[in-house]
Amino acid sequence: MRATLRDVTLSYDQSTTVLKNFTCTIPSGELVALLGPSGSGKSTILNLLAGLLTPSAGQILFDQTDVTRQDSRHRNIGMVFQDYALYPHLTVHDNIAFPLKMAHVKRAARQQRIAELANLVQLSDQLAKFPRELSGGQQQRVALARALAKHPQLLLLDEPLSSLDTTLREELLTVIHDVQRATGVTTLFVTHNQEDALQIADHIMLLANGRLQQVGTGHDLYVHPQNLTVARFIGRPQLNLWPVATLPARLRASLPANALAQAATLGIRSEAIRLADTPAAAHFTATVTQQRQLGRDTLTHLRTTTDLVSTAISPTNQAALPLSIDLHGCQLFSAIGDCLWTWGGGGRTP
Ligand SMILES: Nc1ncnc2c1ncn2[C@@H]1O[C@H](COP(=O)(O)OP(=O)(O)OP(=O)(O)O)[C@@H](O)[C@H]1O
Repeated sequence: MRATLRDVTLSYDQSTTVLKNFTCTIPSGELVALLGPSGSGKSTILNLLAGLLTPSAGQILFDQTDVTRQDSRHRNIGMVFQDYALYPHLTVHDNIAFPLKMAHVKRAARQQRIAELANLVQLSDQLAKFPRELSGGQQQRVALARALAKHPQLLLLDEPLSSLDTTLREELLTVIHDVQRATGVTTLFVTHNQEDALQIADHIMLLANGRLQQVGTGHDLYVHPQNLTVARFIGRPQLNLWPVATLPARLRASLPANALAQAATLGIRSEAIRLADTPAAAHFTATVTQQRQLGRDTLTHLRTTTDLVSTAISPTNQAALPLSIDLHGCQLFSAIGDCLWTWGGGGRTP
């Protein structure tokens, strides 16, 4: 089932419009991540799809059917929230059984469905336990099984990993991915965590400032960002920015002249700032202000006419370094933030 918001406007009160003429599509059978900073409107979109909010203008379509005014209970949606929301006094078995009982599914069919779901989320041996006896990740798997019980046409996951530590997050991400593949249910995964989105989603919808900034694969967003907002949101460490007006002549000379003429900012990925093979080959020289280890990466903070961070320089005692920029990690942006040129090709200027 394909879910579409078409020209949707939503305000919580008269002074703040969270979404204005907002359009997006979740293609049938895909796992789409809705990624964006806090307050960007992710939960609002999820609640519109769930029927918990009604837009003041625009339409919500499930395939060709207009569900804008349809009650939440009739939309056949499964939802998983951040805080598990399981019934504490019911066992895992009875939590999963609950929506089936409410739908008057006969006992034999119910038992068969519970067994299928428990197998799907790898909890077949935990059915007799109560939620308090399970880890957070296991509790979310119960919530996932319960959400899928009635074969929903749309699965909505609202920050389902937020309460979990790193190991359990990884585990649950895999379960969500595998379950979505096995069931083929159209799924919207709301998150503010880019690693989660990059790891799991077929496509990412990046939302910021009430606008859908870009839809694409994680690779698209990293290599072909449409604008500075996307380029700065995706990738860690954050994209380095260098005002074009203060670029050293040697670096300037190696960039595409027509895009450079219209550009205000050069974006440089941290992995593209390297020690030059020889001083003669350097684009510029910079002072090392700090070096620290961050997991596998060495983060080198550099100062020249701007401040930069590199992840491609080995620990060093030298105070000043001759550096070169790999153009495969560069993007040029206009004064209003449009991407004019990127190493991956594309941008607005050929
Ligand atoms: N019930 C409400 N009444 C008034 N304003 C609201 C209400 N719910 C959300 N908002 C506002 O709408 C905007 C979008 O909120 P929303 O919760 O959709 O964002 P979000 O991206 O899901 O944020 P978070 O990641 O923090 O949950 C925010 O400015 C928020 O303050």
